[in-house]
Amino acid sequence: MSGKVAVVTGAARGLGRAFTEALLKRGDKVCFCDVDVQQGKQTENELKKNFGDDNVQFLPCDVRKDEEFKDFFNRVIQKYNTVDIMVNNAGIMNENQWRTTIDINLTAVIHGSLLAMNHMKNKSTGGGLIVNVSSLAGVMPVSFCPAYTASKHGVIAFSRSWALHPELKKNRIKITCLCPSFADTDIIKGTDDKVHGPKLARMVMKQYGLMVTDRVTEAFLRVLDDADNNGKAMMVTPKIMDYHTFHDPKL
Ligand SMILES: NC(=O)C1=CN([C@@H]2O[C@H](COP(=O)(O)OP(=O)(O)OC[C@H]3O[C@@H](n4cnc5c(N)ncnc54)[C@H](O)[C@@H]3O)[C@@H](O)[C@H]2O)C=CC1
Ligand SMILES: CCCCCC(=O)CC\C=C/C=C/C=C/[C@@H](O)[C@@H](O)CCCC(=O)O
Repeated sequence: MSGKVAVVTGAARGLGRAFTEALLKRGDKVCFCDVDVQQGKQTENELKKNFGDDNVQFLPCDVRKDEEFKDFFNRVIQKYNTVDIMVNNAGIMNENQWRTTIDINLTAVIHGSLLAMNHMKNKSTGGGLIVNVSSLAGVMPVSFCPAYTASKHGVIAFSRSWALHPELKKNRIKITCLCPSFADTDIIKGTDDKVHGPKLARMVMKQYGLMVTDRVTEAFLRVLDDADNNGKAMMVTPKIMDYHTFHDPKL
């Protein structure tokens, strides 16, 4: 039994919900948020039935809204006294709404990470883990969704940079990324109007194949259990489950 307190953003459905269930199965307590209040409440009811009323809590929050996000995070601390694991998962893919894509996929991930770091460095027990959900699109170019791809590269750059920082090391805070290829959730549905080149997108998705969410959860748990995960980016595809090798210039 793990017994940690975790926060997961955008967990009313999809990968966020799958990560929440995996954490609950390990014996963690989870507070999750989503902008979709109806789906969030329904998921909360289902999870409470399976894992107990006190172990899981849904709170509505749009991570784009700074005050709402701050308030959500503070309410988690009020309820559970601490946060040990922060999973910045909420994300969208819509090239027609590229500013919103950057706001949710990158700016809010930065905000969520900073909220978690500030709390984790001040708490008496010290330490914590931040898991930022990037994508395979965070380590390679994807021509049909450049803004989405930029947001996911940004998540990795931000996380790897903080991971090097002595202040995080001193406070035993680790920051790591998860980089899935296509998984069977709503984000990959109805994408024709949201990408540059729907035919190409469909072709690439077919070529890569679709993962079930369980496979992504397996990679998520592997990262959680790995003491040496700081500053790393775990790729998960139908064929690969391994850390990406970065070729940083040696000056
Ligand atoms: N499914 C896939 O193929 C892949 C997904 N990812 C990433 O995984 C993460 C989760 O996506 P999925 O579960 O696949 O998609 P999804 O669309 O099923 O779930 C995303 C969730 O985020 C919530 N959300 C969206 N905007 C929000 C906001 N402003 N504030 C709070 N919640 C918000 C949605 O309501 C939804 O519940 C995203 O960051 C996505 O980019 C990465 C690689 C592959
Ligand atoms: C519709 C995207 C929804 C978001 C889901 C993801 O984050 C998954 C992205 C994962 C992998 C994408 C890989 C794309 C690879 C291609 O760019 C590459 O195979 C080259 C194809 C040729 C071309 O783009 O010109």
